[in-house]
Amino acid sequence: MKRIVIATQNKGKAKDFEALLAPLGYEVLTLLDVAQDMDVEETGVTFEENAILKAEAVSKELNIPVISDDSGLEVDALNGEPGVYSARYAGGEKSDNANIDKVLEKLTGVADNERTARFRCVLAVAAPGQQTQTFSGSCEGRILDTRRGENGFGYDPIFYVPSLEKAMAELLPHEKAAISHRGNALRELKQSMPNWLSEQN
Ligand SMILES: O=c1[nH]c(=O)c2ncn([C@@H]3O[C@H](COP(=O)(O)OP(=O)(O)OP(=O)(O)O)[C@@H](O)[C@H]3O)c2[nH]1
Ligand SMILES: [Mg+2]
Repeated sequence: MKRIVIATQNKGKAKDFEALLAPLGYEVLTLLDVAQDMDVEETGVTFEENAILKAEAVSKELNIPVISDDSGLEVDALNGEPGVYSARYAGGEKSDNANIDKVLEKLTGVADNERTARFRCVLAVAAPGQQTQTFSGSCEGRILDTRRGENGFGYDPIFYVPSLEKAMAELLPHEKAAISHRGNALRELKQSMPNWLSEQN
């Protein structure tokens, strides 16, 4: 089986990438498998900057090609928050539950049709001696007022996907892969660099 390293510490992202890449014959490895102690500081103010920081640091350290993922939720009624700060929106230790509570609290009293939001994902592809490239994807939806579903990670339980009439966390992994920001970004990558994935081993 071919292997690909995703420069992430996030197990939820790893599962998303497995759903996307296993059908193409890849085993997905993450920093949790290959470089447990590598935690790249995300000092950028855009998804793109942070994705490039993570991919280049890890590719340089391990001397191999990697893909990184910087992503987050933008809620229109909150002027695009939590945005690039999605992972630690509630402050302190990373907590999906606390982050969801904060979004729900801030949206108290906001009507359904004003709860529009999107997930964004930027993937950066870095390889030794090559120019880093980025690809982006998004997924439009609405913020629910209570949690629904047990799958996925992050804000998935409160993100409603109108086209499927389900919360993201109610989707099976392959269903999320078909419509998600991460899936859309990976499809962009595949389209622009059709040989890159097949050259990995
Ligand atoms: O419900 C969700 N479904 C998703 O599909 C999704 N994708 C991103 N997010 C949120 O955005 C943060 C990323 O921040 P982020 O890109 O810095 O990643 P991270 O810090 O979790 O891991 P790493 O890849 O940096 O190691 C995550 O923690 C989540 O809160 C998502 N939430
Ligand atoms: Mg991060």
